[in-house]
Amino acid sequence: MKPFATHPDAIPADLQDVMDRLGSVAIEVATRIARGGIDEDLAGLCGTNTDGDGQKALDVIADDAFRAALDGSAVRFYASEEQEEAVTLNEAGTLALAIDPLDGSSNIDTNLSVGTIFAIWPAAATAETSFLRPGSDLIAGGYIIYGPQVCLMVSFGQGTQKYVLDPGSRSFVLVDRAVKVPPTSTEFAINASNYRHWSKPIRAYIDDCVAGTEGPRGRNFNMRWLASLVAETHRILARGGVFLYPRDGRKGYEQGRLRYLYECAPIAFVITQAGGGATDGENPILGQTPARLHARTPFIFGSAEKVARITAYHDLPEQETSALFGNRGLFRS
Ligand SMILES: O=P(O)(O)OC[C@H]1O[C@](O)(COP(=O)(O)O)[C@@H](O)[C@@H]1O
Ligand SMILES: [Mg+2]
Ligand SMILES: [Mg+2]
Repeated sequence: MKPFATHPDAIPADLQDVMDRLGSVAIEVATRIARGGIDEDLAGLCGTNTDGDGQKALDVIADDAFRAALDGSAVRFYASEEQEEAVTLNEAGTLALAIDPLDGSSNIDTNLSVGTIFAIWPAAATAETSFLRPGSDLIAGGYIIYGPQVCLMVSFGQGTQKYVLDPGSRSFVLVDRAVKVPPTSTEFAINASNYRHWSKPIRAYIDDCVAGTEGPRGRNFNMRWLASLVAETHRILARGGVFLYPRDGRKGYEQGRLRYLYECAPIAFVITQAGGGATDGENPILGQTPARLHARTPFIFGSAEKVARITAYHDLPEQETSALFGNRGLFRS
């Protein structure tokens, strides 16, 4: 059975085989997640990855499965969150694929949505020159969300497509060829437990949201935090809003938490192709070039108007971001 129902022209011909391989593994991973706890413990700790993050069994299972399935495909270089170095899969391949095999792994044991994020560039002469380049060179970026519904969201540079897994036929069905991020919303997502570590512009923006009708924004907002980037992205594609994982004052968080190659670049690609915005707070994510495979970047994305507003907070003079919200007049709306 093909993992994608037939939809002429939706997937570029030169990427069809790789997408089929990714889709097939995603269906297997989804099945395994659904059976978690019956004959295996998917949340069990089983090691540490290059960044010192604890690896769960499912992190390793997913990485092994995607890597094995892409062996012998057009993927020349494979870079994974779970591997220190990029792996050469096929010397004759024309593509470079970066992957977060299992995103949101702190949620595995809670039965909340987790996912897989992938990014595809044309392969260059070496793994380094293939991956250490701007996100704007991507030819495909997307994610699979393993939730109550399994969905695959992908852009090949001409809009963002949405596929839903039909559990009956075990194939992804295209339900929207041009997903759009709603232009605005009253929801923001940030891990507010880090408030004391944030920079002044981020504190000022969140202070003004939290102040609601009594603050300069003059309206109430709602907060969400799922600790699963794919699930936050999926909500924003459905309902709008903004996600922030800024840099902060903790050791190791000088560039935030999220990794450029296999988290921020592909999510920024999907979001901007759906009409949203994606920055590091000041500059577009897709214009950046990572310095190393596992480089991190502050990441802010969502409804374009909100992302632009957060950038504007970074341009405020120091006395404005230090002011109590009641005195911050510039952003009355
Ligand atoms: O626990 P924190 O600091 O709120 O971080 C949550 C973030 O970490 C992540 O789980 C990192 O991804 P991994 O699970 O792939 O390491 C994101 O999905 C999520 O946005
Ligand atoms: Mg991740
Ligand atoms: Mg991961």
